[in-house]
Amino acid sequence: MTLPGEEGRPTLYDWAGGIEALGRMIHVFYDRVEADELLSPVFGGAVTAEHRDHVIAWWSEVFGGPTRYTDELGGYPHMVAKHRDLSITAAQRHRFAALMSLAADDAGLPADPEFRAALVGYLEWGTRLAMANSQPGADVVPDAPVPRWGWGVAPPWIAEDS
Ligand code: HEM
Repeated sequence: MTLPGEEGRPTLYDWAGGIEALGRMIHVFYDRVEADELLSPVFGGAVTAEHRDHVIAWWSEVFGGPTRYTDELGGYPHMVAKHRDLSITAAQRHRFAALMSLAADDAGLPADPEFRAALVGYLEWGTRLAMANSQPGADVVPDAPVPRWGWGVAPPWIAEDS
């Protein structure tokens, strides 16, 4: 599926380097989480291989890659249920977003401003939703499609005569 307005552009998934590159980012990220005093307790001190695998599938699908999270891993309702009642604090959310941005550097993801703006845009949106949905008594949307993220207003530059 091509997102409206994104015709002729590569997906963020392909631009990132596919599942290998996103997998590197997620593993580096959770290694950092396990060593982080604010985040480690939220994950019970360790992030399992299964959790890492599922989150790699999530990011791949959001960025326009294979739809395994929807097809095999419970889709959006499963993801939302995992965040309920975690009571994520503003400091934890901010640390989560900061560590993912660092992990993108560590994992050698493309460093062009356009790709990183798209990645951080999704990260900011997703972490704020996760924090809101994690509060006790939150009015959560229980079912929705897995989101699809695109380049938005800053796609890669392609000269008109090329
Ligand atoms: C862009 C933001 C985020 C994304 C894309 C995301 C993605 C996910 C996904 C896909 C799962 C379910 C994995 C599965 O299917 O087993 C999950 C679970 C979880 N997430 Fe997030 N998450 C985000 C933000 C956060 C934040 C900000 C925190 C806490 C600071 C957090 C903590 C957790 C925890 C503790 C679990 C459950 C682990 C378990 O018990 O299995 N997430 N997340």
